[in-house]
Amino acid sequence: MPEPSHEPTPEPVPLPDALPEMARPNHAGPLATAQAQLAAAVERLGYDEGLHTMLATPRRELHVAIPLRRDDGSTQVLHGFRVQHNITRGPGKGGLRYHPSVDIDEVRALAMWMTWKCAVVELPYGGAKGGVAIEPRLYSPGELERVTRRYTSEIMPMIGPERDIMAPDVGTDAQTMAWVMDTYSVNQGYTIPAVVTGKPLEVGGSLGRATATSRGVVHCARAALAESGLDLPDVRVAVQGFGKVGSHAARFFAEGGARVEAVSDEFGAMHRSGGLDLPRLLDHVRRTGSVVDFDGGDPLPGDALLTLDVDVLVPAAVEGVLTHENAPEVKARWVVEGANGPTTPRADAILADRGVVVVPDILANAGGVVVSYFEWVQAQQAYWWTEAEIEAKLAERMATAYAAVAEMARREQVTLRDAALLLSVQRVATAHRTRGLYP
Ligand SMILES: NC(=O)c1ccc[n+]([C@@H]2O[C@H](COP(=O)([O-])OP(=O)(O)OC[C@H]3O[C@@H](n4cnc5c(N)ncnc54)[C@H](O)[C@@H]3O)[C@@H](O)[C@H]2O)c1
Repeated sequence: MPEPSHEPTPEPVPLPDALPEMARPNHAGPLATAQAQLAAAVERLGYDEGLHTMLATPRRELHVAIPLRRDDGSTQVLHGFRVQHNITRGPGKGGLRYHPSVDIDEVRALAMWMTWKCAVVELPYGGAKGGVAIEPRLYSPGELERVTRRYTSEIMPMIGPERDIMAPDVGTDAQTMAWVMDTYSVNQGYTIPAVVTGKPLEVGGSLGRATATSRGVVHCARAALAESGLDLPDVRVAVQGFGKVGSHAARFFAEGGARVEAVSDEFGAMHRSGGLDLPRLLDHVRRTGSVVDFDGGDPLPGDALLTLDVDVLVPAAVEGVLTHENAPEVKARWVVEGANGPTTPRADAILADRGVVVVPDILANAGGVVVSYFEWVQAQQAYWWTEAEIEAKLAERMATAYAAVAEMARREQVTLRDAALLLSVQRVATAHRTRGLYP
């Protein structure tokens, strides 16, 4: 995965003097971006320094050492983190990331973004995130199971279906969640599926979870297009990233009648005017592991996909791909962020100036956490819904959230990103004020 590109916001609002050490970014990176975004929202909302500091400071965090017995008999000590940024609206909710770049600042930023994401789609959750600094591809399944179980056991006091609920993220998957669920359950003495979401169906996962983020992306694209009187059959689409989010999103766009003219993965990109044949492409990727060498299109060089002449661009790969360097060349009129943080703050300002509508990550890719919430509700009730019920409820949630954000954008004359942040910060601040301060 390439190093994410983080640039300073165009005119950062100063952080409060009273901000404690645990909320101060140690380096330029995601936490600096997250704090700058919050500061700008707080300034617009006119909140005082005390409330700003509360919103900016993680509620709880844990740094744990994870001694691992390697398959060769040696011992290695890994480092893991769990941060609950905010638990005012409900239990913490957020993924578990296994990646070498994981550090406490990254986890703090991702936890804060989860707070805003859950608030924007009105889930009864706060925001949390976990991570282990590890390159999972260099470890055997047995080693990854031992890391996961020891990490879970170390952070056990913090998690639980009413406290903090984990989900897969970069480098983890449904199997990882099954290990977390099992470790937690064995220690409590009974089976507790609701401690994690994104788990396999056979241990209490939800139908529709695997495709939920992609469906949410397409619902948001549809809602954005509808504001200009357009629908999917009117547009050409390019999707960067052909993994869990991008591949299903491309399929749903095509099924809805859009022409998906380009897709890419880390190995290359394929293009076809008039639209790629998605079922054949998906079959090719299943067989070969990549979109490269697909015989139904032509290869595209480098990052040309991002500046292709299409109507809708869906970055669904990694952070920081739309920068001040390529933003002036983007030809799409809509950017729908499947990935987290694909647009740098400077690129965002350029796209806004050029009239490109950016549907921000905390709204556009929230479908995953919405169906995670449905999974948690089903597990708590021990009663599982049909796929059709889940899809209908997801569509309704996404439409409501999009409408609320668009309304805020119109009222405040700001971008959808600023509006999504204003709306979610306001919801969390209102919850703080309504609950009051104990003691
Ligand atoms: N999976 C979810 O439910 C979910 C939910 C919300 C947000 N996200 C975000 O969506 C993004 C993608 O997640 P995912 O779960 O699909 O991951 P994934 O690992 O399944 O897929 C990532 C894809 O991006 C490709 N890729 C990597 N670097 C690339 C590059 N430089 N250019 C083009 N393609 C590249 C990979 O080859 C792969 O096809 C991440 O930012 C993630 O945080 C995922």
